[in-house]
Amino acid sequence: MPKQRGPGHLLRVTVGALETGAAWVLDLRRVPHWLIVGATRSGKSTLINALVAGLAPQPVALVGIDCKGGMELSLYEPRLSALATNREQAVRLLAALVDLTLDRMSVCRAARVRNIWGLPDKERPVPVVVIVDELAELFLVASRNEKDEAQAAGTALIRLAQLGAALGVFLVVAGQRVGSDLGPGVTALRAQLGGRVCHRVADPGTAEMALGDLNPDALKAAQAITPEQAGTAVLASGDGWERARSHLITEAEAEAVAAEYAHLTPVLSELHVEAP
Ligand SMILES: Nc1ncnc2c1ncn2[C@@H]1O[C@H](COP(=O)(O)OP(=O)(O)OP(=O)(O)O)[C@@H](O)[C@H]1O
Repeated sequence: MPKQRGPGHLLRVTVGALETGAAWVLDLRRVPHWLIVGATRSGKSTLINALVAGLAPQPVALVGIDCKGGMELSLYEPRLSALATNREQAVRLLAALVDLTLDRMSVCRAARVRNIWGLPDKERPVPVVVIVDELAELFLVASRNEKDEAQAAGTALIRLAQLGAALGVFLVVAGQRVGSDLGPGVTALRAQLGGRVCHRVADPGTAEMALGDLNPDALKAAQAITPEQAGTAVLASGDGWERARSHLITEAEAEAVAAEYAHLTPVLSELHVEAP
């Protein structure tokens, strides 16, 4: 894996190769928020592994929201500044992230700058990358109480996406099935996640959600990805679309990198929400 050090590379990770052979660089400063979709065994976790492995050596905070009991993201726990493993924790963590973002807004306003990059180096708060694995676990509801939680989570995510880019809070939201059945909040959130990565998906609704609003050709290309092409994805943003394949970074490799850089984990005490 190429090394990515130095300030010029902050929040940029080479996660794979484009079909053209060029590097596939995920640059959060250019496109701050991402929606990553893919059926089971399509390569979603591998892409998140590549992203975490590339961000772990950088001076950034990583925050995990994994309501499948932490099955996916707890691997990286030593390098995470916070991890929520159920919906109740997720709602509180997201609320804390919104508060952190609003605090940063006050700091920027007081300093009369438009974003955290305008602050002097010593005063600039650490960038926070929030990784949400399995959006459906956050949004699917069975009871009234869950409905309130899902709504709160959705509202907080949209708020973070709206405010976060300028204030150094970035969202990477992954899901297997991201369809309109998850509720109206999903379409509103999708609109805020400008970067899209669509692996092979099991249902047309998910590809449509990821790419349908951007480009019909991208949608067709994503629907043509076969199960043998794990790791292959169509990526799209306002700039256009391309086919790419992630580097194969195993869970074990990503876990090892997270442990190696555990000492770089920023302490964000405001995100230490009580476990229920
Ligand atoms: N970029 C890649 N290059 C080569 N093989 C890959 C790549 N990405 C994934 N694979 C293969 O596909 C398998 C499944 O990938 P991965 O675990 O990332 O899928 P997933 O979409 O996260 O599935 P799940 O939702 O079940 O966790 C990997 O174990 C690996 O063998």
